[in-house]
Amino acid sequence: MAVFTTVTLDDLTQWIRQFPLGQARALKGIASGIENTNYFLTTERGEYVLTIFENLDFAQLPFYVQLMAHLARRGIPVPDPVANDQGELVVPLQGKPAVIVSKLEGASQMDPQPVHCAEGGRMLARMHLAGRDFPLRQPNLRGLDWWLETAPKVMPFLSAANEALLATEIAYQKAFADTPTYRGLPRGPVHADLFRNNVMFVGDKLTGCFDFYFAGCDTWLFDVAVTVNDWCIDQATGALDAARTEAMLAAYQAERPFTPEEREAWQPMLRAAALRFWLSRLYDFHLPREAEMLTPHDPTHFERILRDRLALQAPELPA
Ligand SMILES: Nc1ncnc2c1ncn2[C@@H]1O[C@H](COP(=O)(O)OP(=O)(O)O)[C@@H](O)[C@H]1O
Ligand SMILES: N[C@@H](CCOP(=O)(O)O)C(=O)O
Repeated sequence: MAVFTTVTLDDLTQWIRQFPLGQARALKGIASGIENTNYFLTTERGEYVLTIFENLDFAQLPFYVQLMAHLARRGIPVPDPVANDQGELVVPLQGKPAVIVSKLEGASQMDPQPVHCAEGGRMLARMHLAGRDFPLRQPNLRGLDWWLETAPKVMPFLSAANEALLATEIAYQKAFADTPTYRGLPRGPVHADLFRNNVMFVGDKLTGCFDFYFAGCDTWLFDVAVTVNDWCIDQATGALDAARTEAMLAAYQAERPFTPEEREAWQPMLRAAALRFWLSRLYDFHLPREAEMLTPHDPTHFERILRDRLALQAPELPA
């Protein structure tokens, strides 16, 4: 379930008048999702998604919502927020911030093949390029500072071996972040959570991506590593799958060639991307928030991925 705030069509009769969407015709709660309340909303003008934010407040939302609007204006297939008659994208509904965005066609491809990975890589590169002139700045709130702050909180729950793994990897990433190679990496707004469940396909054609609520400014290569670590692996072992990895990276490279610094940073970045989700899953597992809504994701999946990236040399980025 992911309808934490109940809204009825009647509740929307007055509220929706501020939007250029005509009358609301149908409202259907969306079962998946773990953070927010989502409804499919049909109005006289078409199909939309209504999101009511359960954990983010008004001050935290402009970066995410305006980034989506910016990317949509540049032709990237992302949910396009609808402005009300005051030009506002985020408006209160039942005392919580809410947005209406365009509905993407299709469904997630949960067993991505090279053709889907190529589509994902192409879109990711285009998204990075389209974000270059986005004027708002917000760091990746799940970046190095968060890792340094969060690791000590989960340490007491870990085995000695995992405690050592976490401590060593954090120290490695801290040192790596201080190198000229890292500082030379191209950066800008990144999605930072482009897992397969956040991308839609109709057949083999990518129709869009959503869930920008971990987005922030970080290295583009981190975004690539997060995506490869989810789409291009053997699910059981976490090992990279050569055909899918090559398809994704070649398609990315065709839109936005990798730099020499990115080639050097690839292996450390695959480790960083694994660490980021191992840590967040450990945190959600051992220290669930009061308002925790669903069963937390399995942290051991990303522990396996991290161990694999430490043990095996990843294929080089394409030239
Ligand atoms: N713009 C959209 N178009 C179509 N479906 C969407 C859109 N936004 C969300 N969804 C659907 O809603 C579900 C939950 O959205 P998600 O952003 O993952 O929620 P949460 O932030 O709560 O994790 C998605 O799995 C997808 O099926
Ligand atoms: N992709 C992350 C968790 C974020 O959840 P989402 O449903 O909002 O994408 C993970 O798998 O740990």
